[in-house]
Amino acid sequence: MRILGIEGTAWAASAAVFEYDPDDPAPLDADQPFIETDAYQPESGGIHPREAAEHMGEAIPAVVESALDAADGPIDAVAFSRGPGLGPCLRIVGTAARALAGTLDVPLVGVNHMVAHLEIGRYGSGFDSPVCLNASGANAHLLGYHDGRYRVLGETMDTGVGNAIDKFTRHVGWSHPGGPKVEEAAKDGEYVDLPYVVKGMDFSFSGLMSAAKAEYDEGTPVEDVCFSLQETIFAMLTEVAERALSLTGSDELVLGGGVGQNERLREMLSTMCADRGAEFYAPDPRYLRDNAGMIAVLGAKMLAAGDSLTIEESAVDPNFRPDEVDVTWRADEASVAFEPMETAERQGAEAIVTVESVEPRSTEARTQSGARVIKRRLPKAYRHPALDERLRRERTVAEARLTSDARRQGVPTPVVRDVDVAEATITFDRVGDRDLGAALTPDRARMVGAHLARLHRAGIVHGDPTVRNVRVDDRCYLIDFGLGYHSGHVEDHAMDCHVFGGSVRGTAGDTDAVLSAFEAGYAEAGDEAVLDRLREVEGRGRYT
Ligand SMILES: C[C@@H](O)[C@H](NC(=O)OP(=O)(O)OC[C@H]1O[C@@H](n2cnc3c(N)ncnc32)[C@H](O)[C@@H]1O)C(=O)O
Ligand SMILES: Nc1ncnc2c1ncn2[C@@H]1O[C@H](COP(=O)(O)OP(=O)(O)OP(=O)(O)O)[C@@H](O)[C@H]1O
Ligand SMILES: [Fe+2]
Repeated sequence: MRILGIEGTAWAASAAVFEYDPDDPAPLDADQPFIETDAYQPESGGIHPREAAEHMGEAIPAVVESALDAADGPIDAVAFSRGPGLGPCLRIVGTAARALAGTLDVPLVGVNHMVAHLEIGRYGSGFDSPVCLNASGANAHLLGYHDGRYRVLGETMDTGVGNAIDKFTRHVGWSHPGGPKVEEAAKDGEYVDLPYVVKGMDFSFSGLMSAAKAEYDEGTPVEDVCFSLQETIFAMLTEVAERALSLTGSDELVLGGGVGQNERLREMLSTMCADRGAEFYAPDPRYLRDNAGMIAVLGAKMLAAGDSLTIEESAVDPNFRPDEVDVTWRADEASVAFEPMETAERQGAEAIVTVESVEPRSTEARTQSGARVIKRRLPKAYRHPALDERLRRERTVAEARLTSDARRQGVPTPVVRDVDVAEATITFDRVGDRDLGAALTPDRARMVGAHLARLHRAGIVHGDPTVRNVRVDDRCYLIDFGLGYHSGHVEDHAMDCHVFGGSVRGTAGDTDAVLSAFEAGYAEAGDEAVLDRLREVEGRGRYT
């Protein structure tokens, strides 16, 4: 089959033709798919939606014509980006796609742009069920296929990653887009500390960007700010990608989105994957930045699965989220998630955890399960040494302190036997016989809800309460408090609940029963306002 793809969500007026044989998928190369793009370049400032839409109106007919000229025969379907993106741009492109499908008398296929960013990487890599990091202008997500959908394992809590960088370059007076200019300037920069914010697998850029602007205003050389911005932002993205690999047990990562063209980001991801024995694939830059090739490739898979739209169904959606897409072109059983195994040595996202048995004769050291675990936060080669030192030290201190604080509040946690801050090493009693991820039931989820509520009432935030950070036997023990802190804010408490929910949706079955039990457990012991805020956090339109 031969698919025409059209893209025009923001800056790229682009058309492509892709020849697809489901039984013999062709590799991506320089001329397959054929892509023609006409980029919108704002005269000043960032992207103006109305100007960008005018650009689409002018440029789309010409790029479509080039694509049709390059096609080797008749077109079987027209695929277009239905969203997310700028409303005025989407409407112009939607109208063009409908008209063209009508004229050619072929089906119309509506593609989610963010799912296209990840599927092009999956197609190019040949990986079956990877974790996907989408690092684009208006978005930043971690996605994994589970239970028939691409689940959002983590995402930005405020702006997209490219937009955050572009706002900084606007502040210093550089033209759009800022990403490549920051990359260039960073080559001569030195490191200064900037705020680093990850919450489970979610992350936030707003505090970091304000601090970067303030550094610049106070006279820190712009190269140093650019260097440190890259080191900080990309370390955050690499860390959450590693957390997603650890949570799901996957050993495949693909990159998507325009910021993925950045060499330093690719280097960090590739180092992280190599160090944990995972495979990493980043598509060629022509498939990372917005392009119609990725729309045509996913459009072809959708068409092969019989997934097309009537004109009435084909309205565009500026807030189209990737987890709203009904994934028709993949088997329902496929999943990014693997059942965790009990081994003597565990590689988490941050640390190596080894189980040690304790001499039964030493009564003082004897514990219920007769074993200890040693958790070592080894240096991460992907991140700047100064940042690495700081994170390992801060988290070791926080983890030791909060694990004990939580137990004093009556929440089951392992006893801390020894802490070596210089070596970023903690020795705990071994607790539980499995991870919650291997034994998740509504009853256990209810216990976790009650434990979190109790923590929150005492002003403690866990920071990363996933199904891998709870150990179970007949009790549920919370572990891994390294991202924890003290706070009485409803928002921080709601984020903890959100992190738990995301880890369940991304890896478990029977999620509705599990999550309502979790909330019931929380409601019994905690503040209802937190669950109301959770609703708000989950419904929030994040992308500005
Ligand atoms: C919804 C859609 O319109 C939107 N598209 C989009 O953001 O364009 P994309 O091509 O994926 O990414 C553009 C961003 O990518 C950044 N960028 C480009 N080259 C870069 C580089 N070398 N380093 C860092 N950022 C870079 C730009 O600064 C800009 O913010 C999206 O995918 O979120
Ligand atoms: N006290 C403990 N008792 C028993 N098992 C433990 C204990 N601490 C850690 N583990 C095991 O080791 C795994 C990794 O530990 P932990 O989550 O603390 O490391 P991490 O590197 O911070 O992991 P991640 O960030 O991926 O959650 C846990 O999922 C659990 O299976
Ligand atoms: Fe994009």
